[in-house]
Amino acid sequence: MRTLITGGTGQLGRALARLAPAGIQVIALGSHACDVTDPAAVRAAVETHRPDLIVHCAAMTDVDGCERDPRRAWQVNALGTQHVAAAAVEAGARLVYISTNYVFDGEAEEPYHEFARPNPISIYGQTKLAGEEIVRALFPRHYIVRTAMLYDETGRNFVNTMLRLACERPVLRVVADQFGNPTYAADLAEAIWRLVRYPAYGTYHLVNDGQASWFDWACETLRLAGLSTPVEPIPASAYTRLARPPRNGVLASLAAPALGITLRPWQDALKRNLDRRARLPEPPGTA
Ligand SMILES: NC(=O)C1=CN([C@@H]2O[C@H](COP(=O)(O)OP(=O)(O)OC[C@H]3O[C@@H](n4cnc5c(N)ncnc54)[C@H](OP(=O)(O)O)[C@@H]3O)[C@@H](O)[C@H]2O)C=CC1
Ligand SMILES: Cc1cn([C@H]2C[C@H](O)[C@@H](COP(=O)(O)OP(=O)(O)O[C@H]3O[C@@H](C)C(=O)[C@@H](O)[C@H]3O)O2)c(=O)[nH]c1=O
Repeated sequence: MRTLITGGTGQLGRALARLAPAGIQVIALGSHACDVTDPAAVRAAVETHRPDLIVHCAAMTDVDGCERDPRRAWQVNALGTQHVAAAAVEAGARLVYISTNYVFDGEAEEPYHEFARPNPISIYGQTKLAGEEIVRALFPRHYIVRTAMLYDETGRNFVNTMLRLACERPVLRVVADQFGNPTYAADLAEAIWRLVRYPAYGTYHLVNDGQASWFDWACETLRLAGLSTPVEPIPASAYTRLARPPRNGVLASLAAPALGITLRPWQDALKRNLDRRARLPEPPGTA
């Protein structure tokens, strides 16, 4: 099986390439090699590599940036997905589209399962939901995978921000009344590779088990990293940012366990992530 990954230079794209099962050839392309806003570039990439499967990870993931530049967000997240889905149709390739918990408004009291009604409250969430709708309309052989609070050893993510700020600030003030599922990119990548073994097309919530506020997540990160910087809980109203994340951004899954796909608790995954980065070589110039 030949798999083309858009957003191949991002956290999830890299994890998918690193963890591809034996026998699967992976072509992972970043925005320079395949800009999804350019339909000719997408078509050329698909014609050149002739994939059986496309995993569409590329997105504008700067959530506040999407509020600042909505036009760009619609171009990358919605129109870009339209180009990728059209190319998948033409090539007869199956398609995995990666979506987000930010498609929900967070007003529910319970975690959101796959059949809950989306109602995004940010430009990022709106543009990602539009991507989902395009995929559903254009192509039946799709998997829509919603995930949340993604992190990897490298890249722009909350864990790396907290580890950096813990060394720079005397105290961290972190939002304690917004919730989600911190999800390790490596665990998500393995779950996606398991999912595509089945022709069970549809929508899946794939997140590490359990839920956490940003505050819970920061405390556990610092505890596991052995950092003693105090962490103070604050309400979201005391943290200024352009986008409003859902209060309850917690995902639950009905569909994935039915295929035997479950992910470990988020605390275990975070521990694994921090252990793994301790074993990675220091990047040059950090000594
Ligand atoms: N990060 C998170 O917390 C979550 C992410 N998601 C979704 O998961 C997916 C993967 O996210 P993640 O790995 O964290 O993303 P990253 O921010 O780590 O990487 C984004 C990727 O998208 C690529 N990209 C951006 N613009 C374009 C473009 N115009 N054309 C082609 N590629 C482009 C980037 O390429 P380059 O570097 O070359 O510019 C990069 O490879 C996304 O669809 C995101 O919406 C869902 C829930 C949570
Ligand atoms: C730096 C900092 C952050 N925070 C909290 C509040 C703030 O809303 C949140 C911001 O972290 P992030 O920038 O990682 O948040 P954000 O970019 O909103 O993260 C989202 O990214 C997109 C792509 C998704 O799909 C979502 O699932 C989610 O992971 O962290 C604090 O409370 N104190 C701090 O000092």
